[in-house]
Amino acid sequence: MPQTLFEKIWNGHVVAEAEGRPALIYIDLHLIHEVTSPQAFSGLRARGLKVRRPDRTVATMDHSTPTLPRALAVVDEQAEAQLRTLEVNCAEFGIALHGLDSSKQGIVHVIGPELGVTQPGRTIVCGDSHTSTHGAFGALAFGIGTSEVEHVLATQCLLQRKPKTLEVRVTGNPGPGTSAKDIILALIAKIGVGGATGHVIEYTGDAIRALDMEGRMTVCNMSIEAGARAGMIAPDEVTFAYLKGREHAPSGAAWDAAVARWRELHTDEGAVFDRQVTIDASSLEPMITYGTNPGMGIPITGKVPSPDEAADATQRAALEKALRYMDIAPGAPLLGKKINTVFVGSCTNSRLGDLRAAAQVMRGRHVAEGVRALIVPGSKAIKREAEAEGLDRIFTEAGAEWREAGCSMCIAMNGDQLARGEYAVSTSNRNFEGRQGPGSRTFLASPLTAAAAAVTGCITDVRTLLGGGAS
Ligand SMILES: CC(C)[C@H](C(=O)O)[C@@H](O)C(=O)O
Ligand code: SF4
Repeated sequence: MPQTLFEKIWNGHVVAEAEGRPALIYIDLHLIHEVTSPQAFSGLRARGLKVRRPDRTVATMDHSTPTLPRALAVVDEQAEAQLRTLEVNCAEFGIALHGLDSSKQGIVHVIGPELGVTQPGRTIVCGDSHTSTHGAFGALAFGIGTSEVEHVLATQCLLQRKPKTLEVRVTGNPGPGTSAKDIILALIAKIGVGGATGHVIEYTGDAIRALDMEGRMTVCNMSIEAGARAGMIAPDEVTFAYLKGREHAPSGAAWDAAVARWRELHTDEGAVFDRQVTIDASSLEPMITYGTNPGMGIPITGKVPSPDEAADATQRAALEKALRYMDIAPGAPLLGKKINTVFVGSCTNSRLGDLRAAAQVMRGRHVAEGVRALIVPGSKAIKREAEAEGLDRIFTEAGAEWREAGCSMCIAMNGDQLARGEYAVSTSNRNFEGRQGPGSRTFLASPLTAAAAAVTGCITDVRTLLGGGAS
């Protein structure tokens, strides 16, 4: 019987299954960070348990890590305690840790692929909602809660209800200034933040095939913001080329055997999804959000919706509340709106291609008067690569801050945050109330759009700065 990509991976990992009960599935890779692991390790210790497969568990420090030079103190006692606790736990339980001093440290969803531990066909979990990022490699990857982290540490298995499947088919060529981030923001604006609840999304179509691995990761990363359990993309030559030669990727004959297996990881002709959505990428513009959830997005030249047009009373109330928080007038365009800060970073958009995109706009220009721009690479490796090609110089000469790797201003638990009432254009994935600091206001957008705001000081259509057009 023809199967979807999801079904192939799911079926290959079910350890036990009983009618009406969640299935027990095997986990190939467990990623750990400092925020959601402490209680899980305490639980193990209290019960006298060991980690079942330390060799399939990889830890990093990212959320609470300062992005100023490492000599500086960690932001507060809680952050300090989280980092120390992770160190102690990894040492005691025999888990590889990429701590602040490691040359491989970075955001968990950035380093998994970089190290080559993120591989097609694997089941991957992490106590973190954006674990969906790893689905870009044709893995089944999703976030879990802290009690589940403990369960996976102890057993390498997880109880899961089988999700439904949703195909998101993206066709056509996106226009100039329009990137993977705009595709995913447009999808969430279309189906809403609950639009994919209970489903695993498989992204298909020529516009997805045309993306490089970084773009695919950006798309899969935000699947969770549409409510999806996971997002995935069938692996292809682009995937294999990215993985080849990575530290933990197979090599020699094992590589050839792996690629042969990975080539089977696609949705079969005739396999049926529970639902389907299509998007025409050629009709998209650069996107930006105006509200307080990632589904409140519009094309950059569009107008903020008016509560009068809301479909029902609930939506109307939500929109009114969001616009009040953002202090934005209904029905008005966002173009020209003054901003205070620009953040290029996060597990959505902190990879080399994202930094190159921002640099393309900032090269030879200067950050606008009174604006603060933070450029934060997703990992130490990306930082080195960016510096090797001079991107750091472009940013610092433009007056932007070039920081150490970490989650940074995506989540405001490491010292990087907005002041109350400030506006940021941010390449991260969440614009919730207070996400970038108490009272902070976030506009989500692509690295190109963020860089355009940095140099103009206001929300700007990056296409007006690109001249001959850009990717
Ligand atoms: C801290 C962590 C649990 C959280 C998540 O699960 O996503 C964070 O990464 C986020 O982006 O909000
Ligand atoms: S960069 Fe942001 S979204 Fe990603 S893991 Fe860190 S806090 Fe979560």
